[in-house]
Amino acid sequence: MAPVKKDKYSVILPTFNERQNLPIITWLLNRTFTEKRRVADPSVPRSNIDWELIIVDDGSPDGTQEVAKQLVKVYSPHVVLQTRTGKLGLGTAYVHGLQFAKGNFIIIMDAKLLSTTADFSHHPKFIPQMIAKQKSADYDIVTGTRYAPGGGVYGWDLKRRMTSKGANIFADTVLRPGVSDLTGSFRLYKRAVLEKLFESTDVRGFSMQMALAVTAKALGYTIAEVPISFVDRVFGDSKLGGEEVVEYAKGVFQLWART
Ligand SMILES: Nc1nc2c(ncn2[C@@H]2O[C@H](COP(=O)(O)OP(=O)(O)O[C@H]3O[C@H](CO)[C@@H](O)[C@H](O)[C@@H]3O)[C@@H](O)[C@H]2O)c(=O)[nH]1
Repeated sequence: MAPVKKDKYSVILPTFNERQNLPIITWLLNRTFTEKRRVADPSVPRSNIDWELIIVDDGSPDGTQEVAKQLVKVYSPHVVLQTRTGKLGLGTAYVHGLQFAKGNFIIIMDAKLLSTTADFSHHPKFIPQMIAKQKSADYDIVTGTRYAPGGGVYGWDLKRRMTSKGANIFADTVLRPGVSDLTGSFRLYKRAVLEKLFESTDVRGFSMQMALAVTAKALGYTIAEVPISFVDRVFGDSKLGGEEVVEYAKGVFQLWART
């Protein structure tokens, strides 16, 4: 009998000015994947999960790369740094990171920290639940959702809350994809599925998360959801502006026209 190939999880983490956030998120990821004790979901032993973190930094002027180089040494061989010159955007950073990933599962997430209590927008503590969910019915994608029962958003002002919720309601009304958090970017993908999705859509801007989910549905991939509590960042700024909102609206209509 052929030996069963062990799963490997590659976390792709795009960074731009995340010097303060990076060490803590790396520490939490290491703990999530390697800690002996079982927590959160007892069906997921965390002690024997093969993992790597691929940091894709776009020449952050705040010294993120110097911090990342130290992390590469400390967490060897689990942490890899890939750099690009100049800020080339979140979407192309995922595509770039995927080229270096060795895992058969890919997790994409943001590096955003709330406070010294280490409460993240995308907290690694949800990863074991995402893995368990994927395994429960061999789902192609598991997406963290802020907008299903059990999920939530904390720390956003009314304007940002309405922008995010409004973006989701708008896309849901036009596209009917059956995914409650279309703009969320904390997701686990089967590697082959993510490769296929990158081939199938050229959207790389703010509407990329939505385009990936809608395209996945159109291609017949299965998507499950895990509720996450999303806590706003304290260190660093969101790069979301008016331009991204307009681009998103255009993206919804382009997808509508195609599907
Ligand atoms: N390498 C690289 N990383 C980037 C770039 N821009 C942002 N990042 C990194 O990408 C992550 C998210 O960036 P934010 O600027 O904090 O994102 P946001 O505007 O709040 O948008 C996030 O949330 C949206 C939903 O609320 C998502 O739709 C969006 O994809 C993203 O995850 C962070 O880890 C940040 O450092 C870039 O040009 N290059």
